[in-house]
Amino acid sequence: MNVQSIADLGPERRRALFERDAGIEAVRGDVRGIVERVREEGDVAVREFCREFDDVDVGNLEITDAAERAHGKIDAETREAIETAAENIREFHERQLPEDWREEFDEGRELGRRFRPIERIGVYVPGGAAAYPSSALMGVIPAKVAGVETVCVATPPAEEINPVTLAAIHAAGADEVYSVGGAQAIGALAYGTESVTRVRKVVGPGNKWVTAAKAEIRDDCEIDFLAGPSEILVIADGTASSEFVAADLLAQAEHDENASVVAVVTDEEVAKAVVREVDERAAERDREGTIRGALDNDASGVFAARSMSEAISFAEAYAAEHLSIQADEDEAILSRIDSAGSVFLGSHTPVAAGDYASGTNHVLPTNGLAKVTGGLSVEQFLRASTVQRLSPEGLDSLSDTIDTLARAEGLEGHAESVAVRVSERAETEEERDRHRE
Ligand SMILES: NC(=O)c1ccc[n+]([C@@H]2O[C@H](COP(=O)([O-])OP(=O)(O)OC[C@H]3O[C@@H](n4cnc5c(N)ncnc54)[C@H](O)[C@@H]3O)[C@@H](O)[C@H]2O)c1
Ligand SMILES: N[C@H](CO)Cc1c[nH]c[nH+]1
Ligand SMILES: [Zn+2]
Repeated sequence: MNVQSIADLGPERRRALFERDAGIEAVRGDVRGIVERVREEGDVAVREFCREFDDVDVGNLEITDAAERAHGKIDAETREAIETAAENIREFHERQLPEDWREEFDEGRELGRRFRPIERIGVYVPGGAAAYPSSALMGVIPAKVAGVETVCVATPPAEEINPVTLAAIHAAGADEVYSVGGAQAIGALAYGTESVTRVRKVVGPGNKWVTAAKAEIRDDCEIDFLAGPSEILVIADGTASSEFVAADLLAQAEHDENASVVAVVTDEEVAKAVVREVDERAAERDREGTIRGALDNDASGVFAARSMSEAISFAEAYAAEHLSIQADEDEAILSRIDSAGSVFLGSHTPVAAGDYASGTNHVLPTNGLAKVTGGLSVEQFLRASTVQRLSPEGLDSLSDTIDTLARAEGLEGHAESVAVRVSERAETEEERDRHRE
């Protein structure tokens, strides 16, 4: 890794950074085949892909009881850590619950919104290169806070599935748990199989195969958004600790060789120190291979910015999953950035805090999707209906507007559905007046 100047970036490198896809497009064709076979052949295909990609002969696909048993067996310290994280996540997500409301806007024109949970949700909990009990908490807890009746979790099979993942799935409140991972899991949740009842919406993060599968099913089954291989962008100035910046880059790099990690630094010496620190520390890590893969990725790098404005423009164009600001005036910098999945301010706020325990959701948009969406939230599990009631006076006051617009659209029936009410009311009033005379 070297420090590169933003000013020197050519068009190809810019494309790799700002139109990154984490290898997802390249696997779309294979994933389409997997999803189609699961849709057509159900459990038979699921079992075959579990053998092919996870090297496991899965017996019962449903493992709900095993998750409950695992929760009883893990050590007390781990159970307590799950509980602490779960409480913080629950508390933060309860704040997001919207209330139904109705209000009279003008006399006789009452409008409102009501929120109802989606009935059946599928949560993908990853678990290939690493174990992800934290993703179980992040996916299931907001669904339960929203009031979803049935939350089904799918997580990759293994000779022995990580007991902490199973325990977290249970602790979070999942109702059904299935031992299937990758694209085949997404297909099974979206279309159903003999063992898995289809869900209305699939949420959760995953690697390039999982993410490509979510893109594949989205015409037939709702999804949250594409939450693929992890990303971080750190904005740092001369006050930043190169050790902290490097530690945050390495943390996200260890997820996946397709992860993207970027630092944009306004101080040349700090930038060089970050590169040195990353190189040295990477060599000490168990997951060095994965980390090096992520660092060498064309969407990763340490970049020198000539000014904070240049760093900010870069961050806005990059629209990272995680944005860490380790600089003086961090609030002022943040006020100039709109596109980021989750923001971490100050040198004592590592991204790992949000990954596990501070309470915000770590299921976040990648590949620039922070331009159009935020992360997983309670609202993602709700549908909002609008409600209205007009009084006769309320309808009267709107009737000319509706009539004009309906006739402009050539939709006479719409106009008549108003006119019939207005004229009936006028007739009733005339009648009443005649009786009075
Ligand atoms: N964006 C987010 O919100 C977020 C949050 C947490 C984790 N993540 C990401 O989730 C991912 C987790 O990845 P993981 O691999 O550890 O677990 P995973 O569960 O996402 O993927 C494992 C599955 O990949 C499938 N697979 C493996 N090789 C395959 C192949 N050659 N062809 C087809 N399918 C294959 C297997 O079926 C396996 O079950 C990482 O990329 C991590 O960065 C993202
Ligand atoms: N950084 C991941 C989101 O990109 C979330 C995670 C889970 N465990 C550790 N980290
Ligand atoms: Zn992480």
